[in-house]
Amino acid sequence: MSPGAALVCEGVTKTFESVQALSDVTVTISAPATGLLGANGAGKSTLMKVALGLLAPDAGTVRVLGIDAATDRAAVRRRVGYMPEHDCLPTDMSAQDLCVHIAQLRGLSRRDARRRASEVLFAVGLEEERRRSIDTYSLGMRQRTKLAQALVHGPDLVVLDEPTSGLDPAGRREMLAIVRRLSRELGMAVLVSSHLLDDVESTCDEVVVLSSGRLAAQQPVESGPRTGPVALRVTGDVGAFAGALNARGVPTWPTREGDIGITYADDRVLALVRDTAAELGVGLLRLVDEGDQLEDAVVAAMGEHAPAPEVRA
Ligand SMILES: Nc1ncnc2c1ncn2[C@@H]1O[C@H](COP(=O)(O)OP(=O)(O)OP(=O)(O)O)[C@@H](O)[C@H]1O
Repeated sequence: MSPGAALVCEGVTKTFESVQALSDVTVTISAPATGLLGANGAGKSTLMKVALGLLAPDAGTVRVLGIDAATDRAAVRRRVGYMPEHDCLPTDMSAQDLCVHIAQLRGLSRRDARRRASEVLFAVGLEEERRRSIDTYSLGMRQRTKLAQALVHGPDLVVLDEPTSGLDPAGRREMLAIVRRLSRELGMAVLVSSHLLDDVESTCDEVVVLSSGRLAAQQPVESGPRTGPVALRVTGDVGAFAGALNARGVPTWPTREGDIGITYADDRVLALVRDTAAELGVGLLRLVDEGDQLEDAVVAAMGEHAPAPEVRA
């Protein structure tokens, strides 16, 4: 096994009745933060559940932090935190009580559990509301509660299944910022699934792409400076914004998707874009590197949004 690998899968196959959810997946995940990317039904949740020992594979082996997930689930629970995709929270408890309860289940004393619960709920931005019943929470607050319970016992690896699912743009940004901090500031290994490359690029060091249950690509996320053609998507008066950029010496052109194309030569251009947007009250929604090799590779690997293949008629 690779030293320090968060997850090592060899030949992992999982079939549900007539659907082959995972087909002979062999992959080693050892980056500080890894994004598991794939279309709906590509097998992301199934791979995570197999890694956590929640589902037994039909074939193949899985080691998570060096632990055999199939035979030592208690050790996996102690060292790994899991944020499931779907709502699974008890509605008649507060986030504080839930986190204390879960921390105790994972081996912490009551005193440590209460201290950790307060810390993680503060870290995810639920300090004020932590004593309220979960049934009064918004979707964003529920997502943050799910994240807090995954972190409360201080895991070495945290597995997050679609943490931005259903969130509005502000909630999504906040969630991504928290996810980024887990690996970059708190030193936890992170495995996060998404069907959005933007989410993975902004939080991860590596991307693993699943397509129809198969490993389709594994690529580093480059964080170096970008140059070349870039597409901007903005709110407000797009024409006035493009005109103002032109007047400041930044040539623009309309892209096929209706965005504003510019050439990004250096940070001066980005500063001009930012200042111009602020002056005109225009919101910057998206800045996409048009020559993005990662995006090209991921789009090619994801292929058609094909569902998992049927194995029986
Ligand atoms: N318990 C189950 N019973 C039957 N089929 C299942 C079960 N769990 C998953 N599947 C099927 O296995 C395939 C992979 O599902 P999985 O949930 O792993 O995909 P995913 O990439 O996480 O998708 P999504 O982004 O929609 O959550 C899908 O076709 C799904 O319908």
